[in-house]
Order: sequence, then structure tokens, then C-alpha cells
Amino acid sequence: MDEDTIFAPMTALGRAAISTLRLSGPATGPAVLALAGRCPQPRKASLRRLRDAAGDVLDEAVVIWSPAPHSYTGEDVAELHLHGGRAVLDGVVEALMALGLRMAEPGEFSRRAFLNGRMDLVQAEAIGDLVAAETAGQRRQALRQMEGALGRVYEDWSDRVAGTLAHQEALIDFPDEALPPEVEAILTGEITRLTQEIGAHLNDGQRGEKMRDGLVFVIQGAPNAGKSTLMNALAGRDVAIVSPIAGTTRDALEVHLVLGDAPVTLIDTAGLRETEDPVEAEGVRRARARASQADLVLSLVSVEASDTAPTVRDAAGQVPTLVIATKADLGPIPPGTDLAVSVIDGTGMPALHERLHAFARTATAQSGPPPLTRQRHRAHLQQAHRHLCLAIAEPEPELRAEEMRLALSALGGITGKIGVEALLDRIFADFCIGK
Ligand SMILES: Nc1nc2c(c(=O)[nH]1)N(C=O)[C@@H](CNc1ccc(C(=O)N[C@@H](CCC(=O)O)C(=O)O)cc1)CN2
Ligand SMILES: Nc1nc2c(ncn2[C@@H]2O[C@H](COP(=O)(O)OP(=O)(O)OP(=O)(O)O)[C@@H](O)[C@H]2O)c(=O)[nH]1
Ligand SMILES: [Mg+2]
Repeated sequence: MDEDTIFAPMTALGRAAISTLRLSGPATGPAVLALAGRCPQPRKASLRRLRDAAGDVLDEAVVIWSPAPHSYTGEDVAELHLHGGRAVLDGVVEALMALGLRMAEPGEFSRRAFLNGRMDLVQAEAIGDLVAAETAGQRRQALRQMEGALGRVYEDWSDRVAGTLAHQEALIDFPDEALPPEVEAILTGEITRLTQEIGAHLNDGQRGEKMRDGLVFVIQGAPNAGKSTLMNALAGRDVAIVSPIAGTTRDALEVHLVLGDAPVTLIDTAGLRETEDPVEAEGVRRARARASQADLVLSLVSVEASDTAPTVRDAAGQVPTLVIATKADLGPIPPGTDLAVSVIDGTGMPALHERLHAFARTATAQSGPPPLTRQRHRAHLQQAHRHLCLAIAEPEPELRAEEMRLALSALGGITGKIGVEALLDRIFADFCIGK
């Protein structure tokens, strides 16, 4: 399969100034020769007319030919930068298929780059993240990971476990040799340090995962508290229907915001109350479900209402909650609220913005060593951590070495140096065609 020569559009399909295709694999050179008449100089942009098998001109294109291994995939690669258009693309695709090339699967170019040793899995995942990045914070995190900072952390742990494993095996193989008695203590000390470092990385408040996936803020409160009005004000547009009738919002409505560098999904929900109406009751159920999964609940209490702030705070349970008095223009602020706002006269809105920014900043803070960025890494690290803890507690040298081998293979699976085959489909299937 990797002997195939593949091609795909690199740019999204549709009307655009340029559309690009790339080819990768051993038949790239012959294909360029067939389309462009001759092969251009390596890694120099050259302008060529592309022709189909019948000799009809398809387009003029800037062609870049990069022979292996000096290319993105590490194979022979060519890029065709076309004026494009539907008929041009169709013509080029038809010509390439006739030459025995096939369309690439999503992520197949990057998969080949990985298999050819051009990047490790953590870097490949970072490229996917960079393509998807929507905020400056996500971009910085992905770039840092792409440049290898996170992979190096995992490589370093992997090397250290391998080192202690080698010593552990020496203890097994040469039990009677004159190894200093403190060797065992040194090994245990090193494994303990490793569990502490990995433990601290796992226990980082999910800052990296939250930067990558985005934070979720849920607006909750009694009917008519002003939830939809506040959602519209924070979104800066008219997303949700607002009315003086209690029970207006039924479905949870989402908007995407960028607070500082962090992506945030803000969700407006149905007002919480006991109701006979099955549709509204389902809305209330969904509101509670969303709030229980949130990073932050904005719990709204109208100054007109009789329910008190402490009751509202208790209702939110474990989730961090900001209790906000709404409609501050209509009366005195109830005690126990964190903040009072009025969307009518603007009271408290700058303060609310600041609180939300501060929360997002803290929850995704990027200072210090690179944070954990995805669930896949977390799962491997949890396994490695568990096996290292078992190794510390294990008195039997052979069994201890076995725990360390399991820890090593869990760590190796992160960067892809060990036991990787089964992972590839999962990782690269999420990529775009052409990446
Ligand atoms: N036109 C174009 N833009 C692109 C890409 C691409 O493949 N083509 N990339 C990907 O989709 C990214 C850049 N990644 C790349 C990484 C390495 C090489 C490469 O050919 N490296 C060689 C030669 C380096 C050099 O010219 O100095 C090497 O490392 O040996 C190319 C692209 C983003 N922009
Ligand atoms: N005076 C004043 N009225 C407000 C303010 N915010 C909202 N309202 C009014 O309060 C009423 C209810 O507002 P909504 O935003 O629809 O309330 P809700 O919490 O989404 O209500 P449900 O969707 O029914 O749960 C509307 O008539 C709004 O115009 C405010 O800050 N001051
Ligand atoms: Mg509403």
C-alpha cells in the first residue's frame, strides 16, 4: 500500500484563487513528466503547461518537484499549483488515475511522513491541531508541540525508564556480581522520581486539553432570569429568542467565543423549574446535564426573584459557579451574589467580561513545561504511571522488570517508537484529505 503513489488536493475544494494538488510516492516523477512534458529542477518552482493524454492543455501550473528524502513525506513529492476550477481538477484527476496513481486517504501524506521517520506521532498530531487551531493560544500550543517540545518530554521519560530497566535486568542476570548494595535504592529512587514527574504532568488541571478542546461555560437559572439576554450580549449578536414569557428557551443554544487566547463554547439553557410540559421538562433535563459537564456555570438570579443566591450555588454542585444577579437596573442586589449586571444599562458588564477572561486564562495557562494536550497521551501516561507504581511496590526482581517493560511500552506508544501499528488508523483518520 505504501508502494502506491497517491495524490490529493491540498487546499479545500471550491472557488479559490489557486487550487493545489500534491503527489507522493515512487511514480511521482513519471506522472509529472507525463503531465508537464519534463520534470522541473528539484525544489524550484517552475511554470508549466499541464496536458492530458490526448495532448489537450488542462491548465498552466506552478510545479514543485521534491525528490526523496527532502520532502514533507520523505518520498518523491510533487506539488501542482493550478488556476483550478472544477473542470481543471477533474481533468488532472482523470489523467493521474490513468497513470496508475490513486486518491490519498485522509492523513495519508502525514502518515507516510511518520512512517518515513520525518516526524513522531506527537508532532503529527500537532500538525492536525495546527490545521484546526482557531485561536492564538491553540496555535501556540500546537506549534510548540509540532516543534517537538512535548515529544521530548515523553522521549526523556522513556529513555530514563529504559535506563533503569537495563540496570534492573543487570541485577537479575548477575545476582552474585559485586554490584554495590545501594544500586537497588538508586533504582527505586529514580522510578519514584519518574512517577512523581509523570503524576505532576497528569495532574495539570487539564490546561492543555482545555486549550485544545475549548472551555464550556453554561448559563443556568430560573425562567425569565435573563439568560438568553445575557447570552446575546456576550455573543455580541442576536442568537437566542428573548421574551417576557417564562419558558421561552427549550433547546440548549451554543455560541463560540474567544476569550483572550482560549476558545469557549457558551451555552444558553432552558430555565429551571418543575413543569408539566414534557418538551420544557426535556429542556430542563438537558440544561442540568450541560451544567454538570461545564467548566464554569453562570448561575443567574434576577433581582426581582425570590430565590436566593446560596440555593442557586448549591444546585450547581461540584462545578465552579459564578452567581450573577441580573436586571440590576430593577432593584437592590440580593446578598451572596458574585456580581450584578444589567444588560439594559450596562452595569457590571465590563466586570463580568473580566471575570470570564480571568477564568479562561487560568484554566488554560501555558506557562512552564508543555502541558498534556490530548486524551490519547493521558491514557498512555496513566498506564505508565500505574506500572511504575507497581514496580516500586514489587519485591521480586523479575516481576519488577516486567512492570517496567510495560511502563516503557506505554510511554513508547505516545511518540510511536514502540507498538504503534494499531494506533495509526485512529490518529490519521481524523486528518483532512491532502494532509
Ligand atoms: N507548498 C507547501 N506548503 C506547505 C507544506 C507543503 O508540503 N507544501 N507543508 C506540509 O503540508 C507545510 C510545511 N512542511 C514541510 C516540511 C518539510 C518539507 C521539505 O521538503 N523538507 C525538506 C527540504 C527542506 C528545505 O527546502 O530546506 C527536508 O527537510 O529535507 C516541506 C514542507 C506547510 N506548508
Ligand atoms: N430590565 C431588564 N430586563 C431584562 C434584563 N435582562 C433581561 N430582561 C428581560 O427579562 C425577560 C426575560 O429575558 P430572557 O433573556 O428571555 O430570559 P431567560 O432567562 O432566557 O428566560 P427563559 O428562556 O424563559 O428561561 C425579557 O423580557 C428581557 O427583556 C435586564 O438586564 N434588565
Ligand atoms: Mg431563554
